Amino acid sequence: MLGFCLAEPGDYVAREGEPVDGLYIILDGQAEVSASANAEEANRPDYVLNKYDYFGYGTNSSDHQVNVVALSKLTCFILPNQYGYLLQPKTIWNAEETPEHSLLEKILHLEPLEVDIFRGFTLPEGPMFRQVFGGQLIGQALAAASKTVDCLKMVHSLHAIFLVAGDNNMPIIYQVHRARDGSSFATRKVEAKQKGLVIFTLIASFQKEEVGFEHQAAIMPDVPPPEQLLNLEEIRERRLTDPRFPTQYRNLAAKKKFTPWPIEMRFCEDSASQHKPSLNYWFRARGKLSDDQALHRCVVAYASDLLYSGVSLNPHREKGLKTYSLSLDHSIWFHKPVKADDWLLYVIESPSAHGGRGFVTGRMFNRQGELIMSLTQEALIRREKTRGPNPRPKL
Ligand SMILES: CCCCC/C=C\C/C=C\C/C=C\C/C=C\CCCC(=O)SCCNC(=O)CCNC(=O)[C@H](O)C(C)(C)COP(=O)(O)OP(=O)(O)OC[C@H]1O[C@@H](n2cnc3c(N)ncnc32)[C@H](O)[C@@H]1OP(=O)(O)O
Repeated sequence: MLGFCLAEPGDYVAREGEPVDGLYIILDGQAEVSASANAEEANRPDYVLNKYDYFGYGTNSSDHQVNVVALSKLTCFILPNQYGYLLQPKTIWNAEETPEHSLLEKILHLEPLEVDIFRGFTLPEGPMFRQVFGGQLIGQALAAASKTVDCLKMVHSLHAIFLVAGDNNMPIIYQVHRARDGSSFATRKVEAKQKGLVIFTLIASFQKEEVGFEHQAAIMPDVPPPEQLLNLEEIRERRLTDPRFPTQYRNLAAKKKFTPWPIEMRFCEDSASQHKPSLNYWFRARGKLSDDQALHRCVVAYASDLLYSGVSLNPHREKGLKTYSLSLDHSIWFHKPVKADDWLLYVIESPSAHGGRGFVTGRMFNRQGELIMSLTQEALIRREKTRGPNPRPKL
């Protein structure tokens, strides 16, 4: 049976250690989540739940991990555990194993561990670099933040800093701090941790839909449509068979393990323009994405770090150059709703490289020429250091 819970100020609505009997949604009033008394939890701040916040069902634990105490007269709607399946719609982050579903939903899937704490993984099927891919940290952290925000509010900006290179072989814990819940805006801070160390932080701001002033000064460059262009895999295939490349290079490239990225990209310029500090390409998610704007924003956030800061290295590319490059920070402004499984044009420019840092700006347009997002990033860009034990090349 569905039910309601009415509580007076000071009443316990949930007690730590008691079984979770359902999902509680606050319809009226305020409640406080109080930190448990045990040592490990003692440093967690208390926080306040407001109208439409919820607790209970949905965490991995069958017992409440915290106390929830009414701060005012409180009315909660209770959805008992047996109706929990109603909360598992064919939507964001349910990682359904259906073949037509995009791998990206699986990559962005997070396990809820506790209130506002989630666990994410680096999947072997996804793109792998020597450290956890920056876009994965941004996408998963944004997914964690989005799960704690009233679903009427959508992310409109995020700012991320990469502190420490993440380990691909270890889960990542995302802890969300509810910085503010206003009536129009909400702010979340997310810390991503491995081995107890903060490796990444994100601040994201969410806003309820609003009607206001409108203009767009940015004009989409005149580029060929994606249907006329080659994707990354086709470019690679061509390079493997192009007789203009040395046989040794082609054999080496063919032996390299190659996993197609979950993002399809089509480049608007040919390799002759690779020295320009700019790049235009179309991209879209591979496979079907659930119809959930929050998911689509996480997917483009993920994709936005794949081929981005490398553009600041373009003017410096030369034969034999080995580079060491890492995203340092990343900001995104979402201007309009985005459809990540439809083509978006990523227009990237690098106005400056200086002091070991490359700066890039990005704009994303939909096929109708609407400016959907603006982005900036700074990355560490260095020549790769020769490692001690590695023999230096003999001339
Ligand atoms: C036609 C058009 C075609 C277009 C192109 C087509 C195809 C392209 C195909 C493929 C492209 C492929 C890949 C691109 C895709 C994706 C890019 C993804 C980007 C990322 O996903 S990026 C991950 C996120 N971002 C982070 O994860 C940063 C976390 N943050 C930190 O990591 C620290 O915050 C740091 C390091 C910034 C400051 O830390 P710090 O203050 O301690 O800095 P420090 O300088 O001391 O370096 C410390 C240690 O870094 C190593 N190190 C430094 N410099 C080095 C060098 N030059 N060579 C070798 N190793 C070096 C050494 O290990 C050194 O340690 P040691 O000195 O002891 O050796």
